[in-house]
Amino acid sequence: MGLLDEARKLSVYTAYNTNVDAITFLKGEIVQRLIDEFGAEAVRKRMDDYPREINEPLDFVARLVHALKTGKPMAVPLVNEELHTWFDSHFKYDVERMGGQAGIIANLLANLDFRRVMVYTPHLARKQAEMFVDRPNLAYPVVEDGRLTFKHPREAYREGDPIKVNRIFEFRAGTTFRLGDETIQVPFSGRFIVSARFESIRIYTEPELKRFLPEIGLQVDGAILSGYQGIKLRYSDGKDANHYLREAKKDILLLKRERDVKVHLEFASIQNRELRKKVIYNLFPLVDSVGMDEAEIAHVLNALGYSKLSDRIFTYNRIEDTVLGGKILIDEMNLEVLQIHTIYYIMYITHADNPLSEDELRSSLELATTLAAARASLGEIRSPEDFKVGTSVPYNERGEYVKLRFEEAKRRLRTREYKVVIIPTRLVKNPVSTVGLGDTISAGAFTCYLAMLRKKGEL
Ligand SMILES: Nc1ncnc2c1ncn2[C@@H]1O[C@H](COP(=O)(O)OP(=O)(O)O)[C@@H](O)[C@H]1O
Ligand SMILES: O=P(O)(O)OC[C@H]1O[C@](O)(CO)[C@@H](O)[C@@H]1O
Ligand SMILES: [Mg+2]
Repeated sequence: MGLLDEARKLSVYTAYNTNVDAITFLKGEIVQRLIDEFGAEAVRKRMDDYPREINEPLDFVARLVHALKTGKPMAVPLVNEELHTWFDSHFKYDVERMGGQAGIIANLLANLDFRRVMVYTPHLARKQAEMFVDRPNLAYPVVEDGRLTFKHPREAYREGDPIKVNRIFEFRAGTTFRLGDETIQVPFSGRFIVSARFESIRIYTEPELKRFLPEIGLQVDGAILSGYQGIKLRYSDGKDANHYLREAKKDILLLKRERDVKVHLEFASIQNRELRKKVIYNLFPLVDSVGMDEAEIAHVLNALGYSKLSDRIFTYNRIEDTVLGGKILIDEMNLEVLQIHTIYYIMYITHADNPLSEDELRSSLELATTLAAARASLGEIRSPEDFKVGTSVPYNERGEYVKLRFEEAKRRLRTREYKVVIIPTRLVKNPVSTVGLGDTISAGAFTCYLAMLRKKGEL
């Protein structure tokens, strides 16, 4: 509890993405019905085509079945707005909740009683605003009469702002269905995200607010930014990804202008390789810390040209490969810290001159997985006390194996120029849901990292 108490003294800014997550819990029969509707052959053929966007229902079914077969956390953009009707006719969504890294992290940190949580999202419809928790430490920046003020997000909504609904399909290990003559059993629990990507949703800071970013930077101890995966290569009004990424770079520099506030970027799946490359090359060099999952590090390495290593990580998720990939990424992008969360383990890698010791880095990961375990058990973390629930969740059954493999990897790879720590995850057998657990891990790890830096006078 000690470390969390330290972290709670911090103030954090988070932007940009929020949405409504409409969650469906998949059962074998639901998947079977979908496959039968389109025919196993057609689904298989489309799986081979591997569509990177969802334009029609079969694209969705193919990518969903692929995700279920591998058990990997994946997200695919939905670009055809009309498909919402098809989704509505095929699935009942009984759970609707806050989605998007910025929204999830804001609610989490506010509920954990952080000193101050400032959240900014460019689209704040009333329904979206009401998904923020009712906490006095949660604030949304508003410019009034040329001055920066703060309101609770519920008081800051704008009538007429667009609302973004993502469809989340939660799947569980063991779920079984047939694809023609093949029986598929889902190997790991996780989520498949259908991310709405429409023209009206843009990732940016409104011009009036932008000039106050240095002031916001002065008021916080750290910033957690995400949502860049929502940028589109081109828009019908002539704007493009280069435009939005240039603005995104300015935002980071403005936040850091008056004080070198530490910035964490939470990475998320970007199907389009060109866009993925742009986000990596434009933004990674400007931030201090990056977090991502195993599918994402594989995709990032692929975009950087390491396709064999990428394939190995995606297929086998071996520790040695992840450490190697982490070394490459932290060197090429000159990151201060890189955090990778996977189903069985979480890793932190820094350069050897990082002010924190390996034990300290490890303790921030311990806290992170405990927070995630608490959220997986409860569905939501509503107060600092909920953290305790996570402490009674055991480490996953491969915990000892993870440690062994990590020691082996350290012996084989040159790691002297780095600090590398790995911990096994605390894995909840029957999670209420899994979407957002990675965001929980990253928010926990990064804020503890900041808290320890601060204690050492390094912040
Ligand atoms: N049942 C579970 N109990 C505890 N932690 C889990 C469970 N399932 C997944 N996790 C953790 O959550 C992480 C998911 O992160 P990620 O794929 O980034 O999800 P999201 O982007 O939806 O937050 C996994 O890497 C794992 O560490
Ligand atoms: O890429 P998008 O559409 O912003 O969505 C991000 C998705 O990732 C999550 O934030 C989980 O990490 C979901 O809540 C959300 O649906
Ligand atoms: Mg994630």
